[in-house]
Amino acid sequence: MSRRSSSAGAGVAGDARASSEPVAEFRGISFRYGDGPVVLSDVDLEIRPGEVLTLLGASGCGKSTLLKMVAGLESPSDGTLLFQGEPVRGVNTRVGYMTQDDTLLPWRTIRGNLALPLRIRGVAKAEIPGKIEQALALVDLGHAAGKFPAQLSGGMKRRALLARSTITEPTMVLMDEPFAAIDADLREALHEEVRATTERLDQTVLFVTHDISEAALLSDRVAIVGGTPSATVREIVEMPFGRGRDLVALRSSTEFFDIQRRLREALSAAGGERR
Ligand SMILES: Nc1ncnc2c1ncn2[C@@H]1O[C@H](COP(=O)(O)OP(=O)(O)OP(=O)(O)O)[C@@H](O)[C@H]1O
Repeated sequence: MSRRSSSAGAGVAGDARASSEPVAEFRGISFRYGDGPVVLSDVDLEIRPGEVLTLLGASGCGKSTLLKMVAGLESPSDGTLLFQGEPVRGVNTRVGYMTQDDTLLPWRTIRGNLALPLRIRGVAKAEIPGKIEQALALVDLGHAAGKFPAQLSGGMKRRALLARSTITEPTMVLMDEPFAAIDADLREALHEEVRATTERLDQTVLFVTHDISEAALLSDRVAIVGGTPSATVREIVEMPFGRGRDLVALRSSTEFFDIQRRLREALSAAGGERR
């Protein structure tokens, strides 16, 4: 699969690696929706530059809520959430967001869809075509620039969404179960795409899933979220696979089997479904 050279992402890589300060930091965070029950309590977590950190936990434990706080769409009820050392106030424009929903605008071509976030951020008109070309090349979609979303397969749409969430070179990409609605074969291919793309860009990623194998394959570290009556980060497990990992070989390796068992045990110790 053709990809752009790693030097093309050097600006991001430089930013991400220049500092070892956490990109985001949850300090003693608690959260409840309105007058509802406390969903999350005493969450302490750092997301380091250039890492893929996955929140792994049972359905309803509060993973998406943690992402929404980083995006500035929800505010902590208690505690402090820092992004690049500053408290998050209002919508965080330094993040890209990718969910399982198809949020491509159907009346715009893929090129038009990718231009939108650049225009919103005031990128000079002359720079936009080059940035789009680069972002599409990275996910091997250069040939689809002029197509409309309806003309793309499910996997191509996912890749277009991946390109859109990284095109503005956000400080962090938030991915909320981006492949949950995708069939297994395609999901495997997209895992490779995500890992390769984020490594090339040295992109910091906060990923959410309840799929143990997905967490093991994609992550540098996995934060186990769970507990009752309110959830917290119970444990952080380092993935031993490093950069440039071969996901195909990994899937059939003993190490992969072992780390999945480790995650399963950690998840089970954190408690099962909350609802
Ligand atoms: N807007 C809302 N108002 C009230 N309660 C909410 C709201 N959004 C989520 N909740 C509740 O907060 C809790 C945490 O939800 P959240 O979506 O963060 O969990 P999750 O771990 O991401 O779940 P899933 O894996 O099923 O997506 C759940 O009990 C959910 O029902």
